Amino acid sequence: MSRRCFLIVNPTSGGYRTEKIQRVLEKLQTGGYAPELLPTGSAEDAPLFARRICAEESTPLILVAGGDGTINGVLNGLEPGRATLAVLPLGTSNVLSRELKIHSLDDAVARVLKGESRAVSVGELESCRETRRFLLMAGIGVDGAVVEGVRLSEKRRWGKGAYVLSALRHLVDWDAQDLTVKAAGKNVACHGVIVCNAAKYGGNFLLAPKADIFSPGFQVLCITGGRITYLKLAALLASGRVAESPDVKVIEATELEVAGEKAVQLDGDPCGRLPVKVRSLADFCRVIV
Ligand SMILES: Nc1ncnc2c1ncn2[C@@H]1O[C@H](COP(=O)(O)OP(=O)(O)OP(=O)(O)O)[C@@H](O)[C@H]1O
Repeated sequence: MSRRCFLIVNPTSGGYRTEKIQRVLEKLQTGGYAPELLPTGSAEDAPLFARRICAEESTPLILVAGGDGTINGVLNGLEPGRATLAVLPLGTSNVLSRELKIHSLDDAVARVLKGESRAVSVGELESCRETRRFLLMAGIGVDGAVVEGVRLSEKRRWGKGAYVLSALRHLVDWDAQDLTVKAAGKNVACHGVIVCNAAKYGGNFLLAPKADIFSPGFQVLCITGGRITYLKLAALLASGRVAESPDVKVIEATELEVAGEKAVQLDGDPCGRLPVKVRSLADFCRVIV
């Protein structure tokens, strides 16, 4: 008998093509799976689908064809400790699939058919408006403002270049205020923070070498300085040495509080403003590796 699985697809993600989904469905069926296709009609659908699936199945296998934003949406509809996620990279940046060293859509499907999975830890961010989970990172300050400032039309046209355009706008319209991070018994005043649950950032850039989705806790990068510092850090990103910079204080923590006035982004999508509390949720779900 074929094994049931669910294929949540974002038809608006950067790498989406109908033929690609057709090929995925055929490969899954040939490999002994009975996939239920669930195309999203809006950003709200991914968590709704995940909630419905978890209500129907005790240990569902959910394939997510899209980018990091859609994976984040699904993550936010899951029941803890029950689902296995598979990442089918169809997004613009595909940071999680790079973290998992998935080379292509075909590679991702081959891994589903092989069936090997590992438990992952995720982050949970609580603000006064909502509580949301993230798999990759929570970026606060410049990072949050740049994501908030990305225009959809530019993302469709320029892909990752839209983030560079937004960053340039933010450099002109600079916010010099500091924020405060309380973590691991320390209080740090700094300009921006990136709470890393995963090692990579924005694609293939190594940002937090000790952060690992397979073990609980974060590497928290607290950035001090102004515009010139961020330009220097952008240059260091290419060589994977941001965490070694004297302008970056690195804290390892499983929970933290951040106070201030700044914008927040989770896994590449905007998520309101400070203040927030963040904690690590161990073994929240499994992912196909
Ligand atoms: N049908 C839809 N219509 C509009 N937005 C959607 C739809 N489905 C999902 N979304 C939202 O679109 C946003 C971007 O999607 P997604 O992350 O899949 O693609 P991407 O932006 O191309 O890739 P990446 O995040 O890897 O750069 C996400 O926040 C997601 O929740």
